[in-house]
Amino acid sequence: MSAAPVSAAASITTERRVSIRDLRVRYTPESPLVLDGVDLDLHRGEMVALLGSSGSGKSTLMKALTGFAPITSGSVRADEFDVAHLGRGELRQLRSRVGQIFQQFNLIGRLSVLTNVLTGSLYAAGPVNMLGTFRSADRKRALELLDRVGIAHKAGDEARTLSGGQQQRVAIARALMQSPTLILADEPVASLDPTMSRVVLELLQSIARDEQIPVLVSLHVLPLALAHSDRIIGLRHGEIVVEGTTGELDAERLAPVYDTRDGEEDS
Ligand SMILES: Nc1ncnc2c1ncn2[C@@H]1O[C@H](COP(=O)(O)OP(=O)(O)OP(=O)(O)O)[C@@H](O)[C@H]1O
Repeated sequence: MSAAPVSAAASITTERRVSIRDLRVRYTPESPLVLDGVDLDLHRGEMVALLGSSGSGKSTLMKALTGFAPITSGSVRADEFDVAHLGRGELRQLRSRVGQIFQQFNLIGRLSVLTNVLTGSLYAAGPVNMLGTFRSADRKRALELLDRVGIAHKAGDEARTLSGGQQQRVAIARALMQSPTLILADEPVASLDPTMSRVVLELLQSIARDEQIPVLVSLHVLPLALAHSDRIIGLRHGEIVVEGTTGELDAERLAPVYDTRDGEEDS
């Protein structure tokens, strides 16, 4: 996708990695629209926070980017892929380039931290390597990434013995092992205490800058979004109701995202 850098100081460029236009999603023909006319661009180097009440469509928006949610109408471009029209091979290729971080970390608990990180390389390597051993270059890279996220000293430990914050950093190292062109983090700090939440979000923001990729992160805690993202998107009933840079927004301007005056049960 296109264009030249505008903000070298902030390391955020105008180069789009994701472009969503008039996206509508419904899961079944009978069910209501979960996303209703969403337009969104994500640029290299930026961390974008997705806010919205439970059920507003945050996870669905992320799933639409990797072909896990049905695109009822509109267009979704991620990297060079037109997500609505991908064959199985292209879909696999797209998913191999998208690092995904989840609330529950999704590590294999009885395997070592290092092996968990190495599994990130399997996506790209395909079925042959899945059966074989990891290359020494991959092991070296996995150790470097563990060092980067601050837990190289845990490389040999079983993943299940780590704290939540440490496990999430393993998951981030695993995502980096994919050399991702985009990271999607779906409520990555919902299970973490406030201090560890900040550590993880700072890490994700630095990755966006250093790797020059977009990071889209869904959050439930407004102050965390304001403190640790470059831009905020507010979803309500499947529509973007607020959008702006963190410098432009505050709690009052973001109120429409959580407005319950129409009687909705928001969380
Ligand atoms: N696979 C599915 N099939 C049918 N409906 C679904 C499916 N996944 C999600 N939905 C519905 O889509 C709506 C949006 O769900 P989604 O998980 O995207 O919201 P969310 O904003 O991520 O919520 P939360 O903050 O609770 O995770 C909900 O009404 C949900 O029930």
